[in-house]
Amino acid sequence: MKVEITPSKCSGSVHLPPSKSMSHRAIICASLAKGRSIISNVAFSDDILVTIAGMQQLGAHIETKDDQVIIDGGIDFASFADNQDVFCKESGSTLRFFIPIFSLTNKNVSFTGENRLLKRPQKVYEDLFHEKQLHYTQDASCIRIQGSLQPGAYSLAGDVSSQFISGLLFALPLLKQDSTIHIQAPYESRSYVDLTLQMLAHYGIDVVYQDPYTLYIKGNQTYQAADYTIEGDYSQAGFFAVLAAINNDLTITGLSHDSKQGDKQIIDILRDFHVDVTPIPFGYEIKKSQLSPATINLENCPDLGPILNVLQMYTQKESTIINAGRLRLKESDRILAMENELQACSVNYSSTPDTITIHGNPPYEATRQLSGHKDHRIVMALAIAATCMKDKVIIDEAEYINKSYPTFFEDLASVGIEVHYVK
Ligand SMILES: O=C(O)C1=C[C@@H](OP(=O)(O)O)[C@@H](O)[C@H](O)C1
Ligand SMILES: C=C(OP(=O)(O)O)C(=O)O
Repeated sequence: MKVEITPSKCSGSVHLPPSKSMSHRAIICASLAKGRSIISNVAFSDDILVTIAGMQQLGAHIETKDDQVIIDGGIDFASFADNQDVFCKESGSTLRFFIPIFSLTNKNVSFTGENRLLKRPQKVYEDLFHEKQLHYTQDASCIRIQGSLQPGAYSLAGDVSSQFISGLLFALPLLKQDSTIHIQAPYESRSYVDLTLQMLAHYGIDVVYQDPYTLYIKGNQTYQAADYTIEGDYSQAGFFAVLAAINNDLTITGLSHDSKQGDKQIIDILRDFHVDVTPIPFGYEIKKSQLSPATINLENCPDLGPILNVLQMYTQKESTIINAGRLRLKESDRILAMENELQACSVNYSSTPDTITIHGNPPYEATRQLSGHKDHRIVMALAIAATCMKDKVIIDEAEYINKSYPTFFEDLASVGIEVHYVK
């Protein structure tokens, strides 16, 4: 699918979709809890659909009704049939959360996916499984495991993906004895581990930090069924917040001011760039502002990377993002993807393995067509950048928004941006 964006002014208000990260976690915890849990305010993006399907395959009874997921959970791991394939599409969270959980079946399980999923780093689990003498092999099309994780001391790298830590945290409380997870510094995306701890606590699971790099997980715990309403998604808020800052005033709603989402940092980053942001109940009013450059630390908010490049390019003078290296390990190499597309629009963009520097000098003359690099966050970031260019821009592979935000273009059109689907 191709989408054409005509430069146009936004106005009004947009209600953000529910958090994808919180939805994955709530669906998994409720599935592991015996009894009925109702998760409300869920959006059925591709990633969430594969997490639901996987937990059904594991034995949870799950139905969906409007924006609710009704889960009759409690898993009998022993009754899982041997030699099943679990399809994770392109969701890194699903794959990395599932591997430790499905290991508890003690059966041969294969995990498959699409596009770049199996090319993203999985070696942390491979090493860990081998260290514990469990079967783990990977080829181009699947990861195969066999053997249950055992309680004990785990130590893993903190700068590849926090999803490995979260995955272990879902499974280890179900083992007979206590465990610890030591995270080797630097510990990035810690904010996402905090989201996992928040959801585990809601479902009756106790995990504590022994020290800033060591998590202590009591064994023999049981997940308790509980209802949960998913709060709005600050990663997706980033796109509309930056749109407001560069294009025209907008109100964004559906967000919790008390959120633990790391991407809530978008609010502080905008203020660092001198954007006028006013909190209102469940949201913010954001005004188009004279932008001023600042340094951005992406350590706890990697998913904001591509849209922050758009903020940088519309800021006169130079700004730098640091701790950006993990952007290269996502659905695309997000630094390379943005570098290619923005340079094609004459943006002065340079990068190192771990940093991005942009010297903004708007307005920009876009090339006619930009590539979405099969990556939802690249498609959405380019669409926002295109709203303030001199000419119309076509973005290809736009259907990849379905990974996290299927209604993105409808929401963009609802605030006045001219969006056309091109055959
Ligand atoms: O746990 C999560 O929900 C996520 C963790 C982050 O990944 P890393 O920990 O690999 O940075 C983030 O990029 C991803 O979109 C969602
Ligand atoms: C990287 C992302 O998700 P995941 O790691 O779950 O594929 C994302 O949503 O940008």
